[in-house]
Amino acid sequence: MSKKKGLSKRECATARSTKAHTVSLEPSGKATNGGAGNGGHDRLDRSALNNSNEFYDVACKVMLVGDSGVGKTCLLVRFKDGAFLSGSFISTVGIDFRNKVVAVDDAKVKLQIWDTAGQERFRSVTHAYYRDAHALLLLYDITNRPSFENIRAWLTEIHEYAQQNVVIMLLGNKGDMTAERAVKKDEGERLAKEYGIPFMETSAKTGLNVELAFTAIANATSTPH
Ligand SMILES: Nc1nc2c(ncn2[C@@H]2O[C@H](COP(=O)(O)OP(=O)(O)OP(=O)(O)O)[C@@H](O)[C@H]2O)c(=O)[nH]1
Repeated sequence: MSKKKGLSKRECATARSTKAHTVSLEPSGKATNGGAGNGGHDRLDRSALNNSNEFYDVACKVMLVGDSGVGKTCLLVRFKDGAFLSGSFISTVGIDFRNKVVAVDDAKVKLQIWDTAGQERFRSVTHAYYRDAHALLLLYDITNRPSFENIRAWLTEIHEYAQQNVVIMLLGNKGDMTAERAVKKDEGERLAKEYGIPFMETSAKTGLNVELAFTAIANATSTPH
């Protein structure tokens, strides 16, 4: 199996050159004609305007992948809204996304973050989205050993469907649940090292490293190399 380079820098779609600003996508996943509807922002010199009226220079597609229940939706909600979805677990059906603009140096990077369903029955839906992804956050749950053991299978799938130069980061989520830990931190580190990708433990509950993970992705995908 060929190994990916971790966080190799990759240029995303600039706001001027892609449909990212002429066709914008509502959080519901519906496509709208943002260029015309927003008063022709595609004519702006440098930045484009997303649906929440924030300017951005570069747009990047990020996908959250990993087994069902590892915390993909919660990680996204923590990053986007600063909240934690506790209580009963509702599995994602198909795919959904949220946008968030982050600052990288003096540029504004719009992350379009796709939350995929971890359940096997939705796998073919996920496959269709890999091709357009600039970055992938691959999650396991540190309290769920099988979710860690499945990471190799996820990486095989990623290598099959995603672009050659996609940025990948491995995240051991639920880092707050140390009493129930089933995967040692150094096991995560070793696996990531084997594949040449960066690794960190996160917690959607406490916010541990959540901002850091997304900012690192924005940084890696938006800076030309
Ligand atoms: N303690 C703790 N619980 C978490 C964390 N992240 C998620 N959870 C819980 O884990 C369960 C599953 O979280 P989800 O975010 O829905 O998982 P998912 O990966 O999106 O699952 P699918 O949509 O089925 O793929 C929920 O009950 C969450 O409250 C975390 O960092 N810490």
